[in-house]
Amino acid sequence: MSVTTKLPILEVNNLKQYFSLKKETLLSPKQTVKAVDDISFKLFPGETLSIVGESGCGKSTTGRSILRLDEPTEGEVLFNGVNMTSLNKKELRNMRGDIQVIFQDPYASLNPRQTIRKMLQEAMTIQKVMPKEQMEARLLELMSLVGLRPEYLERYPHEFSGGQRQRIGIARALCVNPKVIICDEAVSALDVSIQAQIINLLKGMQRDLDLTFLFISHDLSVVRHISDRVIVMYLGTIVEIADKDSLFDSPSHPYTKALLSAIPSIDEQHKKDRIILKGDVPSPIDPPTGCRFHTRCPFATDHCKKEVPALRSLSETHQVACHYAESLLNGQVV
Ligand SMILES: Nc1ncnc2c1ncn2[C@@H]1O[C@H](COP(=O)(O)OP(=O)(O)OP(=O)(O)O)[C@@H](O)[C@H]1O
Repeated sequence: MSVTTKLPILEVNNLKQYFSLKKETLLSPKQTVKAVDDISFKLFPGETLSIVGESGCGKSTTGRSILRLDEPTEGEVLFNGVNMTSLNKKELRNMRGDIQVIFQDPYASLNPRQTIRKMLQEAMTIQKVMPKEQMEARLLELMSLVGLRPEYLERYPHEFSGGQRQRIGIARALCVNPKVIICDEAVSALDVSIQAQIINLLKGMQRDLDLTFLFISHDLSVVRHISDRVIVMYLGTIVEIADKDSLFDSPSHPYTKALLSAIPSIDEQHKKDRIILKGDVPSPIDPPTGCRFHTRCPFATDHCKKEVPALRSLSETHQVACHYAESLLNGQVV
């Protein structure tokens, strides 16, 4: 799919999400977690854009900030050109119908005391999706869309398996006719075979209902399967954005290369090629200066310690934020 000819459905500009940990006193300075620190990207209609990166790099916070479940510290999120960050509560509630979220643990987000019917009816009523008389037909349609039997409408969440609960989570997201779905580790808790079923369900829905996905996952095998484009995050920043094939076939950022080399493989050569990064991910409370990855990067120079690398285009569909990658492109030594 060519994404460059379309206008974005969602645009994230210079988004920051800082969490204050404690009040400042004379003895203890205020601590701030820079969970997401100045990220920008575009999501185009009909695509699946994934966000990958190790635990704690800011993937979920990005999703939550887009939805304003956590109020962004700075930056803007445009949905079809409308700035969501400046909407009042009512306007935001109306727009939430357009952007839905599916979480990792569907059980935690389902009310254990509500039947599936009640839960879906309530969601449709809040968003004023349709008159009551039309709801019954829509409920049956939704159950069919997500591959569940109509009689399951009368059941409670605890009566379902993990995969079935995720189907219910998907039905709940779909019932308000969204345009964008943020899938936050939506298949991570499921067995591999059930994962495949849910991914196929999502792909089919995308095709049939013209949906756009922001797919948050730490699982690169799943991301490779489902994505059109991929964003790689490290310590609250974007280090690489590329179409799926470029990212997996010719990753440019040393961090992306290390991440990809860690995908389990039965290939002996691949096992030997594994790149082991030195040290741990630094704290987002006091992230490294310059390039945040420099403390673990095998190619880091003094320049990397001082200057934050900007995202530069390697091609129309591939951008990287790395002084070393840029120097290779320019045929220079940093
Ligand atoms: N409400 C909060 N208050 C303080 N710190 C937070 C809050 N939410 C997230 N963080 C911190 O922000 C950073 C990014 O967290 P986030 O959950 O977005 O990462 P992630 O990439 O989604 O990782 P995971 O897959 O483990 O959830 C982490 O250091 C996390 O501890």
